[in-house]
Amino acid sequence: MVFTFKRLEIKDLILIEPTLYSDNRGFFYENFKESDFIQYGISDKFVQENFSHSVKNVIRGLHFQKKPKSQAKLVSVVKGKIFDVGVDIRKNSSTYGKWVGEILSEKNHRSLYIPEGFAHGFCVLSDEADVSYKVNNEFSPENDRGVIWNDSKINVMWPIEKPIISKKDSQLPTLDESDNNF
Ligand SMILES: Cc1cn([C@H]2C[C@H](O)[C@@H](COP(=O)(O)OP(=O)(O)O[C@H]3O[C@@H](C)C(=O)[C@@H](O)[C@H]3O)O2)c(=O)[nH]c1=O
Repeated sequence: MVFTFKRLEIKDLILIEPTLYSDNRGFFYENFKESDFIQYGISDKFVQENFSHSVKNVIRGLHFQKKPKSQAKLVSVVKGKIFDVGVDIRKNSSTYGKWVGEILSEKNHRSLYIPEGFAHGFCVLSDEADVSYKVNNEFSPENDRGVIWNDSKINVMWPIEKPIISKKDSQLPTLDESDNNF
């Protein structure tokens, strides 16, 4: 196994650290390997890969797709540094409404696995950040949903002061108001 898998405070969220091979050219690592992930219990079939570029203080989120097009996500950072957040939106979960955040960066090479039933978002801590993530269901605009980034019940402690947010994200409902069916 070339990865270290660590279950976080909400145990379905998993932080993954690859093995780095460094030499005088630079370094190499495997970012995802189906067989190792399956061995650890992550068996989603990833069918789409997304890439976004953002500037410092951007918040994207908190996003999810409704059933039957819900998405598990495997998030990595190619350039820069982000605070990546998963929020449990499974109504019958003991950790419903709770969140976990982790730093992902071009330096720590970590990925965060976010299963279906979670909303996802991140804020950018570096001047710029390039984020790449695989999903196990294709984009479905009619099932695209979100929860407002500053929902007072969820209370994500975003480590930035003046967030830059899209018009769409600034109009998202609270978790209580959202039509989430997890
Ligand atoms: C997410 C997505 C968006 N789009 C289009 C729709 C829109 O015109 C444009 C920008 O979309 P958004 O503003 O929703 O992009 P963004 O705010 O970056 O949305 C993403 O945020 C992070 C936090 C996630 O977890 C993702 O699942 C996704 O929701 O890209 C696609 O064509 N395919 C996709 O898979």
